[in-house]
Amino acid sequence: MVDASAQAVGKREAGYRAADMVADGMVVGLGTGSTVFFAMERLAARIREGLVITGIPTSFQTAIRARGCGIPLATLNDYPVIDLAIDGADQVDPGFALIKGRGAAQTQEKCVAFAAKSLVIVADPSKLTRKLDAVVPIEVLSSAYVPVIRYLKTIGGVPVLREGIKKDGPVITDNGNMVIDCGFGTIGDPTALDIHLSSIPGVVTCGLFTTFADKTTVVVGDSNGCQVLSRNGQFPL
Ligand SMILES: O=C[C@H](O)[C@H](O)[C@H](O)COP(=O)(O)O
Repeated sequence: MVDASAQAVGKREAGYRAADMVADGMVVGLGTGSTVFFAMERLAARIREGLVITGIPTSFQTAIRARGCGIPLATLNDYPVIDLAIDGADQVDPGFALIKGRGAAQTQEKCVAFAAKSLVIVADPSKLTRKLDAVVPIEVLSSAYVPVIRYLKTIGGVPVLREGIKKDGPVITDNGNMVIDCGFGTIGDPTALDIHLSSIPGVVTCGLFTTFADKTTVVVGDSNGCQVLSRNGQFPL
């Protein structure tokens, strides 16, 4: 059972530490979700003290929050090279393969991670796992969700079309597409599955992030503070 208030403290610790890694003048990728929210809170405080940055948001939610707290924004097309991106994750393994997309933002997050010189993943300990086994969110063209679901079943997946909350029918992403959450049990080879899913016609982006590990740092926060993890280094699990 996860203690929600302890989890929030950990998220704040991680978010604040990542925000303190940002230097003056940087172009900063702003991921999506509750942990990145704390990083933006800290960045906003630093901006009020004189820090100058340009933020590249990965979702409507992030753009709205960033505007609300005074973080200047631009687009990935304006700044195709990002100095540092801060993002959350749903699961992180010791080799820094990730599952992302609980908030259906994985497509823009993946574009920003690709463009970033370094990627800082902020997480609480509940996100760490020896083996990825969460459902993989898959953004899919609405015109092709049926054949994609059909195909996912043939490769052993358990796909479910994501439904909205406070909205009848399927979730529609910021990019106008649908999302399939697909279970695969324990994922033996995340890189192979990432490549496979990404190659299915109709799939826009899958939530497996397996190609950014070399430039990734993971910051894990809990009520005692933060640990900054290196790939295949000490993994507190
Ligand atoms: O689409 C959502 C993103 O991939 C989030 O970064 C991820 O789900 C983690 O979110 P949170 O920090 O709220 O747990």
